[in-house]
Amino acid sequence: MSAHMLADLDIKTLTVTLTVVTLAVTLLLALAAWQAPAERGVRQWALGNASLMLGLLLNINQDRIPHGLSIILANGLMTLGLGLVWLGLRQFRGRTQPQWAPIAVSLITMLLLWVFRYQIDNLTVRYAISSLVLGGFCLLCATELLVAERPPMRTASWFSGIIALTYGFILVARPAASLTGWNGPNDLLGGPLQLITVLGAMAAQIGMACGLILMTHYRHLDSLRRLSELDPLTETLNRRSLLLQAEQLLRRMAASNEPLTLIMLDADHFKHINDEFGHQIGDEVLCHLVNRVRLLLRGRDLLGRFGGEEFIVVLPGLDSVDAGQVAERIRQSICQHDGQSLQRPIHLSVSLGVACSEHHGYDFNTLLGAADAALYRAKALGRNRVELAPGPDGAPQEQVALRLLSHFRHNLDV
Ligand SMILES: Nc1nc2c(ncn2[C@@H]2O[C@H](COP(=O)(O)OP(=O)(O)OP(=O)(O)O)[C@@H](O)[C@H]2O)c(=O)[nH]1
Repeated sequence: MSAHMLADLDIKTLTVTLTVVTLAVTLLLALAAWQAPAERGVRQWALGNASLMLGLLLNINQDRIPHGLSIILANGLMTLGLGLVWLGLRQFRGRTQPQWAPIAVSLITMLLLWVFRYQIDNLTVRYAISSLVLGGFCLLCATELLVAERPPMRTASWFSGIIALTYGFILVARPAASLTGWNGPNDLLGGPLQLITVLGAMAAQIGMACGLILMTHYRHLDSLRRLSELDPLTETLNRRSLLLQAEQLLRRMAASNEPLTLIMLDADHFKHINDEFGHQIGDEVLCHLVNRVRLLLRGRDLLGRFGGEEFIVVLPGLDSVDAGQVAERIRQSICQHDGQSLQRPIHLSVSLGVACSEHHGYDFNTLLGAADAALYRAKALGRNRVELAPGPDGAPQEQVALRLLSHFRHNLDV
């Protein structure tokens, strides 16, 4: 946009357009809040924009209504509006919300504006106060948005964050720019600075609202993904997504000719735990078990709930010897930490069956069958032990060693 075109734009019309844009954004956010009442933060965003819009409406009527309303109350409402947007962002992230902060800042702003209108009438100071307070809230919003996130949430959050940062910077720099004479001979409420502020506010309103709506959209997508992929109690993969992800992994490992091991893990005498302590404690024990297993896994390993108290671990890149050691570590870790994170200590042990691609190939069901047979043997041999599924040529050396080791540990632990 050339300087001539900028000069042709009329501030009043632009401010009315900005008010209409803010009304549209308010309705959009109110609709989003109404449709997803459980979504954190969206209600504050809608309320914040409503407050901003009221402030703008009062502000554009400076020659028709008293300054107490068109300057003081108007700026108070705009400050409260941006403060509510900031609170909404904090709520969206599940952070504490100092509810009093926007109200307090808004009241202090109104008090200062009252002093510099009715006690000492000074437009420059009023201009600086409102610019710094509104700019400050924009920058606070930017700090809530420009945070580490996983894509695609990061795209939406950073998009809004960059807009909030840019507009916050424009507002904060506004008083300094006007003092250095950058605004030309115009008074503070005219000239290119004011045009940039109003045009910037319009772009910021539209951009921020799109970003915020995208953020709620990605949050919904993520909850849907979690609902469809994870077991609701333990938050491990459910059976369907475990199968899908394991098959992908198996294909990759087969293509690169790397080993992969599947471990089937089952809690011992879990029925006793339920019978003795109740189903709710039984649930806690299952979560405790999963937490202990998770501590021993790497980022690309898979952990899924196969059913009831039975879990599956998939370890890409590990052969039977290494995976046998991981299984043994899992067994020890669960056996040695009798529910320290539980309300009362409950002795828990697990049995594990291990099947590796080097003996059973890269078919998920074949590996599963072999691990299941090994688990069955571990149960039959006294529980709280690791059993390695033998290869086609019978029991390999390492299985004998593992069995002896597991026997030894079993005698010590149980
Ligand atoms: N609390 C709780 N219990 C569950 C859940 N899913 C399955 N169970 C219980 O787990 C128990 C499994 O019992 P069994 O199959 O007899 O196995 P076990 O008692 O662990 O005996 P072994 O496996 O032979 O050592 C049953 O009592 C199920 O009700 C769950 O999500 N929460």
